[in-house]
Amino acid sequence: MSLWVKICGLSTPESVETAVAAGADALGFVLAAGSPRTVDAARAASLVAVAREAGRRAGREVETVAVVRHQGAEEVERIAREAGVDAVQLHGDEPDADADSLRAAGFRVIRALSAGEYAARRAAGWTSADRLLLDAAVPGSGTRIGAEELAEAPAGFWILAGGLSPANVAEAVAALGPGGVDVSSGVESMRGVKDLALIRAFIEAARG
Ligand SMILES: O=C(O)c1ccccc1N[C@@H]1O[C@H](COP(=O)(O)O)[C@@H](O)[C@H]1O
Repeated sequence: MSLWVKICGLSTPESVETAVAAGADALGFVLAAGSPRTVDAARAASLVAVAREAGRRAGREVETVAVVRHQGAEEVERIAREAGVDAVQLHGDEPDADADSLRAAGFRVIRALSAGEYAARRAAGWTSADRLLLDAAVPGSGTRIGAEELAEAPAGFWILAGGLSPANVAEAVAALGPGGVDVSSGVESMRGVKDLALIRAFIEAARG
């Protein structure tokens, strides 16, 4: 099966068009405060419309994802509805009940955890109905997860994030065996500014 690829932190129509044309499965819009990639819900809605149209032209569905952090379930549901996304990516200390209520509200949920958080939860018998994304401790920082931090890779489909780039994604996938990858910093020319050639190169290298 083809590797699932998400390009995150998109904030311009050109970067959305490029990611879809290059074959991205999912696009992330940062609705968490304090990131150089943050967009408001209205801006995200206009980018979601661009993604839908680009997906229609490409003859496939492209998943749109609101990336949130430390926001309550009600607030997340409100902004995700306004943005019109398919999924939410919970990147903070959200309780499982928030994921449950967002799923019940009709959103697909991606649970983002650091490798350390995942190891602790796994040891305590935690399981989740949602897709799991493993990231570095500081999301969006371009820092990689080392194989030593990930003593046991999750069973089943999971998404690797954190410091991936066109230069290292193939090796990271071969080493850790995720079903999907997610990137933000590694396809930027400077923090918060996506580089269209790097987006294309990342998707090609990930699937290559
Ligand atoms: O990208 C951000 O600024 C961000 C802010 C808040 C929560 C998550 C964020 N990004 C996520 O971080 C990972 C990896 O990013 P990187 O490739 O290391 O820069 C990815 O899952 C993004 O969705």
